[in-house]
Amino acid sequence: MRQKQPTPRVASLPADHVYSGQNPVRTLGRLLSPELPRLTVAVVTFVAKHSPIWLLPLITAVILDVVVEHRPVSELWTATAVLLAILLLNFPLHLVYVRCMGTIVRGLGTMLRSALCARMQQLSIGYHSRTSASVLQAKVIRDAEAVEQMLMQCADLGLAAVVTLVGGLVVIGLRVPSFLPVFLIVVPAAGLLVMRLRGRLRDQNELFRRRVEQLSSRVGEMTSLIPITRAHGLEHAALGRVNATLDEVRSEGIRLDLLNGRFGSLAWIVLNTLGLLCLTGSALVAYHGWLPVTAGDVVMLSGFFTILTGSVTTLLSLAPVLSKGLESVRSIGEVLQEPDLERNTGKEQISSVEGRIDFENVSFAYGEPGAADREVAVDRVSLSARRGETVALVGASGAGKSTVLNLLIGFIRPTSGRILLDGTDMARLDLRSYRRFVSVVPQESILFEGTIEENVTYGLRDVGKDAVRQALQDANALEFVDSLPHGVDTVVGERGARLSGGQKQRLAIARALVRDPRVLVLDEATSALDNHSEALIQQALSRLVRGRTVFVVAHRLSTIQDADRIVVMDHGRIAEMGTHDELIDRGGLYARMHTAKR
Ligand SMILES: Nc1ncnc2c1ncn2[C@@H]1O[C@H](COP(=O)(O)OP(=O)(O)OP(=O)(O)O)[C@@H](O)[C@H]1O
Repeated sequence: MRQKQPTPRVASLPADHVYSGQNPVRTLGRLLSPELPRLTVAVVTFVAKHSPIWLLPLITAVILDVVVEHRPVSELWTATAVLLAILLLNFPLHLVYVRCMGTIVRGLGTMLRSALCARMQQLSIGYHSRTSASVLQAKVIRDAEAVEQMLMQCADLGLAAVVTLVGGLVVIGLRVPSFLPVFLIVVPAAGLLVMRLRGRLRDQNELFRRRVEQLSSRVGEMTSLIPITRAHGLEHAALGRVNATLDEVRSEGIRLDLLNGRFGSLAWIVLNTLGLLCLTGSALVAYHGWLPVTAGDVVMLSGFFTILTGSVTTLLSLAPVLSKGLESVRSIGEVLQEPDLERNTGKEQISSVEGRIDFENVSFAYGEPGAADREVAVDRVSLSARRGETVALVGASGAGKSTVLNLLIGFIRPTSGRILLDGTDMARLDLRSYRRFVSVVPQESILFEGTIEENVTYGLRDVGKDAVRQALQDANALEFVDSLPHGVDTVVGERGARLSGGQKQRLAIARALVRDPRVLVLDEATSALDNHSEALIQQALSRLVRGRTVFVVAHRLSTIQDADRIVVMDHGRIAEMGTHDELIDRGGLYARMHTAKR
């Protein structure tokens, strides 16, 4: 048996007005503001734990001076004890810092991801049909990660660099103030020089990363095409395409390695030559007595030069991480601030549905109001269904059948006209409460990675085993389910990959049955099944529709001959409406379609 997932502990959703993607820095400030006390603890512990870095050159200088100037040995012990204490304190302080910062950053990442998922559930189906699922997925996974990385690196590296720079300059200012102006000019200049050399590397790294991404999409393309490739004996061609990209990645990689070697070494030489110049320069100053500088100060200044230059380069290297992170804050804002929501709050909740549906002169056009390419998909449609009636929609591809179903589910709202549920305008209803009484059996049955039982009871709580078995039985699915190794506990693959098309459809019917809906929306599958499968499904469907208001899009006229009303659609309008016999007698569009299909 698979374990039920525990309810995750997710930080509360940031209020939408807090988010302003156009102003990422302010947005981050607002999102982090509830964490200010924890952030303060993190910064204070970081400064304390990081102090050895800038105290080390100072204490080395003190120890050296004890030796060179034969000062009392007690100074040596004091300096050593101070440094040792600071070093040992690093462990608990580091743990406190990691806990505080980790809690803040992971919490923020989780909050953003959860807010994105929640927003996706609120956004209209129109938005989802315009936006690719992988784009949304990238926002939840990669953009949230980029924000986390930015915060973590700014905290770890940025804070370290700032603390080192400030601490180092304060120590120099106190001990050898005459050297402070030199450091203030030379250190940033050296940092910039080193960064310029590394800049070339960044461009090349970026180029290489893109090549690798190209390779990954090539491999993805190759794997998805494997059945077609193999069926046509095109293995050689497919491998050729991948190998060409692999070759490019290889030569790009070698070029990058060489460049890394060249510029890495150059940057190292520049940094250390400047450090050497600093050492010799300060030694000369001390040697000739031009300024009051001790031997210890010479070593300290040389140590500080390398550390401080390193800090400047670290700060400069954070720029791309920062811009990527801020860009991701903006990108997440595109979803969190998207106004195309399904608005339900404050609307009437319903606790029961009888199942009477009336379309009153309903029209619908896709696209923005006033747009030139606006297309009327449903044009002044009026039709009614009483409880227990089946309305079948037929017509050519693009005639508007799916649009009528989407209007019925409330995925889209009429551009004009009204849809009434049991006499109430659906525009006044909280659609989420209405949809508890609706079941949809889509054209392509969608199953998720989970057991058959979980798939059938999706979203419902406390459905007994008996109810599940009864639904499977009525859907003509029990026999094949029982023959599976673990029965209803058998795990079906993502999108039900391990089941046949007909089996998946019967599970979708069982899912609809278990919900015991009042309104049923069926989009008949277009893919042809063998006669036996077809018969099993028709039998299951006839049990499913009994006593319910049903809207069905039929692609095979044979399946809807018993419908109470057949609506023939043509270019968004109702061309004809009636029972099968009436429409055949009329000899119109339906009769012609019927003859053509035979
Ligand atoms: N999301 C959309 N955005 C813009 N136009 C759309 C959209 N969905 C459908 N249309 C257009 O609306 C019209 C009606 O489409 P609809 O999908 O309702 O037809 P259908 O009868 O269900 O077709 P099929 O049998 O092929 O599914 C078509 O012209 C189609 O191009």
